Amino acid sequence: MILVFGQSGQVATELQRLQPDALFLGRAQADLSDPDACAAAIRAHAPRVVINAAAYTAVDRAEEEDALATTINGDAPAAMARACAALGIPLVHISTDYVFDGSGEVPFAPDHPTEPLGAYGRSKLKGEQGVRAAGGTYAILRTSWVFSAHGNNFVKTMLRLGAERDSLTVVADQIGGPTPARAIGQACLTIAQHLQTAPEASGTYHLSGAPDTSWAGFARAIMAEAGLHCEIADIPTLAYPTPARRPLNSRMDCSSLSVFGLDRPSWREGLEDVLRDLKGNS
Ligand SMILES: NC(=O)C1=CN([C@@H]2O[C@H](COP(=O)(O)OP(=O)(O)OC[C@H]3O[C@@H](n4cnc5c(N)ncnc54)[C@H](OP(=O)(O)O)[C@@H]3O)[C@@H](O)[C@H]2O)C=CC1
Ligand SMILES: Cc1cn([C@H]2C[C@H](O)[C@@H](COP(=O)(O)OP(=O)(O)O[C@H]3O[C@@H](C)C(=O)[C@@H](O)[C@H]3O)O2)c(=O)[nH]c1=O
Ligand SMILES: [Mg+2]
Repeated sequence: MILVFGQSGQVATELQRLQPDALFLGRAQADLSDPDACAAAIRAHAPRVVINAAAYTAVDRAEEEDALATTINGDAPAAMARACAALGIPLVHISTDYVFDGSGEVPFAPDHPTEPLGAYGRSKLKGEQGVRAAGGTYAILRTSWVFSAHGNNFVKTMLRLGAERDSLTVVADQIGGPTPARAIGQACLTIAQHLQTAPEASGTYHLSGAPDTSWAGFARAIMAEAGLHCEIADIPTLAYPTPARRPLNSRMDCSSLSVFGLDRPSWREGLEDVLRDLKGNS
């Protein structure tokens, strides 16, 4: 049995579509603000593999809730990893481009030094360190700019604003890869399968949608694909002040994913799928 932490999130929802017979623990079954309870849940269910798709993802709010974000994103994954190591089962854990400082224009390799700019990135980095330190079989899968038909994400924000407004200003100097949640779910399952027979593949991997673009470029593609007539004007990050600093360079080198036979997904195809999903539901 596959045990998944997360139920209502973007990646967890896609995992439920892909693998309905997995066991999904929502907040009511396992609250990540109680790391010991997460470890106990793993011991109680004795799965063959664990995927952690739950996290504190409110980037700006994390600046004010640093301690809670650190428990959920840092301490809970560490406790999960120790429980998995003790049982000899693999853990697939999802992390983020926000562990990097965003300098330069070269895609970050998985072993590039980390230096988060904000509380969310620091909390996720602590989780990565805890997972590695547990000494078990694991994959840390860093992804970026996740979107889907469910939950809160940039695509849904743009569709809402695009229907209300004739024009929007969007930052054009943050560059990265928008990633369909479904592709992340698929990758988690492939990696989980692989680690059960090849624990030597343990390590840190990158998965982001291709090609790299800016948030403004992504916004224009969303408007065009949805048939919304909303002009997108490029602005610099400086003109869009937020509580948390965000990396300018979120490009990630995903080449080592080939170990699992995986490649960067197309965000355009993912966007078409999501718009189709949303239409079907309305
Ligand atoms: N969203 C993004 O753009 C990116 C996300 N990531 C990472 O990808 C992973 C999946 O993210 P995504 O699917 O977008 O997340 P979402 O923001 O869509 O969902 C987060 C999930 O975590 C759950 N959760 C939050 N706090 C707790 C808690 N205390 N106890 C139990 N569950 C909790 C939420 O449950 P509830 O609904 O009950 O609040 C929700 O199901 C995370 O590790 C995230 O850090 C990486 C890069 C980009
Ligand atoms: C709504 C809006 C946003 N923006 C900017 C703000 C920000 O720089 C960018 C994206 O906005 P978001 O609020 O979606 O960004 P954010 O919540 O920071 O997204 C991040 O979430 C976490 C969980 C991650 O791990 C990251 O990979 C990344 O996806 O767009 C505009 O410029 N104009 C707008 O009208
Ligand atoms: Mg957000």
